[in-house]
Amino acid sequence: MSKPLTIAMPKGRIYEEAAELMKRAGYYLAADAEESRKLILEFPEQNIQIMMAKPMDVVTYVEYGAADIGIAGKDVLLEQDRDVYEVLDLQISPCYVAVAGLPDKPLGRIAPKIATKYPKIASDYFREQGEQIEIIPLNGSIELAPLIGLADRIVDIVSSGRTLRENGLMEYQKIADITSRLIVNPVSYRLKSNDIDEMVRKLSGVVEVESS
Ligand SMILES: Nc1ncnc2c1ncn2[C@@H]1O[C@H](COP(=O)(O)OP(=O)(O)OP(=O)(O)O)[C@@H](O)[C@H]1O
Ligand SMILES: O=P(O)(O)OC[C@H]1O[C@H](OP(=O)(O)OP(=O)(O)O)[C@H](O)[C@@H]1O
Repeated sequence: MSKPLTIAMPKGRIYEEAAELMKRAGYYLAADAEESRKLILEFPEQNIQIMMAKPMDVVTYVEYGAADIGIAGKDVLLEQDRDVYEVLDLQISPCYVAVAGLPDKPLGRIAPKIATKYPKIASDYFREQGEQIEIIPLNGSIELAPLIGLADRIVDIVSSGRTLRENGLMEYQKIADITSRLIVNPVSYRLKSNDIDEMVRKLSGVVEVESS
């Protein structure tokens, strides 16, 4: 038998949807894997091994070839700009990245402060707008920053809009629509092309049906 396909799966909010999509494509990868503390799960009957990774780290596992394939949000791919192939838009976990802040507050000062866990996306966006900014790097609860005067704007994920609403913030600009993507290590794509092509074909079929 050929070597197993290794898949870096994102723990957290994407996992269930990703596992469900895989299941519909014919790959049964334990929808309840998150309940266990095991980080590597083997599915020998399908010749697949999955590793449970932090969503932001999936690209690293795939770039270094520790995993052949991974599932990552487009936000992570835009932020990290790594050497992996993005082969399929899985159209799951939709959300978008936006600029937000306190209502009706123009960006007056020179180099306004932008709080974010996406420094590259934020810098690229404001550079394109011709605005010089200062990045305030944060890891979570980004919406706190404008409320307490730490930042003039945030660049963060919006999904339902509830977090902005409940904190009295408004959206100023949408930067990019986000869904999760299937990514592949370039060397794996050559060495395991049959297995990978088959998975991409099956997943594409499911995605097409879902979106029609
Ligand atoms: N409302 C949302 N907030 C954040 N990410 C979302 C949202 N909806 C979909 N996503 C997708 O989920 C991914 C993040 O998943 P998750 O929140 O589980 O990871 P995380 O940010 O590492 O979690 P943690 O809050 O534990 O640090 C993002 O990369 C994005 O593509
Ligand atoms: O538009 P909504 O549906 O409210 O979702 C958006 C919120 O969800 C995410 O935060 P998360 O729950 O990951 O917590 P965090 O602030 O600790 O990152 C994101 O950073 C926003 O704060």
